[in-house]
Amino acid sequence: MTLVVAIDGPSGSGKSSVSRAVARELGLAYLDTGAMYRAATWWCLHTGVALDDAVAVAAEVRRLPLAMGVDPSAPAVTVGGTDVSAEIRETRISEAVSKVATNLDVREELRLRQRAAIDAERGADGFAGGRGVVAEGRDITTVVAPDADVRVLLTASEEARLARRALDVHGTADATAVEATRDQVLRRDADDSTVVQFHVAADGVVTVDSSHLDFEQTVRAVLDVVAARA
Ligand SMILES: Nc1ncnc2c1ncn2[C@@H]1O[C@H](COP(=O)(O)OP(=O)(O)O)[C@@H](O)[C@H]1O
Ligand SMILES: Nc1ccn([C@H]2C[C@H](O)[C@@H](COP(=O)(O)OP(=O)(O)O)O2)c(=O)n1
Repeated sequence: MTLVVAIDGPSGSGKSSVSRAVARELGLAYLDTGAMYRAATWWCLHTGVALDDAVAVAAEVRRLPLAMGVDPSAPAVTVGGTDVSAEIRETRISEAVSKVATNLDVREELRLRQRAAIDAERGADGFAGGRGVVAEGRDITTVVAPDADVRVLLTASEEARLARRALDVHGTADATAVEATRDQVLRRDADDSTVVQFHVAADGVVTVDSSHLDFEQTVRAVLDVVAARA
C-alpha cells in the first residue's frame, strides 16, 4: 500500500500550491478536488443548466465527462476532451461554484469519483500499483479519505488569505484588490461551510497555520507532518 496525504483548508490558505509541491517532493500523484467542483460548475454553465435547479444540476453533473490529470507538475482538467484548466479559475466560476458545491447530490457524485481516483493511486485492492497521492480540498480529511495515512488542515488568517488571493488574481495586494477578492474568498467560504466543516481540525488531523510562514516554510511544515506520521 502506498501513501495517501489529505489536505483541507479554506480558500487562499495555500492548499493547491502547497499540495502540488509536497506531491512533487514525495513523488506522489496530486488530486485537486476543488478543480472538480469548478469543472462541474463550468459544465453546468456550458450546458445551460440553471444553477438554482438542484435536481437538474445533480443530473447534469452525473453525466459530467471529466478527466483529472494527477501529475503535480501539470494537473490538466479536461471536460469532454476540452482542456478547461484555465477557464475554471476565472472569477465567473469562482463566484458560481458554491451553488454547485452545496448541492448534496453533486457532493455524493464527486465524492465517489474522488474516492475512486484516490484508491487508484493508492493501489487499493483491484487497482494496479499506484504511486500514492496528495488529495486536497475541503472534506478530504473528514468525508472522502478519513482513512488517509496523513491528514492536514492547512489554514491561515483572513488577512493572509485575502492578500494571497488578491496577489494571485489582481497582481497586487493593495486595499482595492483585497476588497475585490473578499467575495470569492470569505463569502464563498461562508457558503461552503454550510455543507462542509473545514475551519477546525477533526480528530487525528494536524493543523498547519501558514499565516506567518512563507511558501517554502509551509511546504516544509507539511512535509514534516508527513515524515512524523507516515
Ligand atoms: N505560505 C504562503 N505564503 C505566501 N504565499 C503563499 C503561501 N502559500 C500559498 N501562497 C500563494 O497564495 C496563493 C493562493 O494559494 P493556493 O494554493 O491557490 O491556495 P488555495 O488552494 O488554498 O486557495 C498562491 O499564489 C500561492 O502561491
Ligand atoms: N473537496 C472540496 C473541494 C472544493 N470544494 C468547493 C469549495 C470551493 O468553493 C470550490 C472550489 O474549490 P478550490 O479549492 O478551487 O477553491 P480555493 O482554491 O480554495 O479558493 O469547491 C468543496 O466543496 N469540496
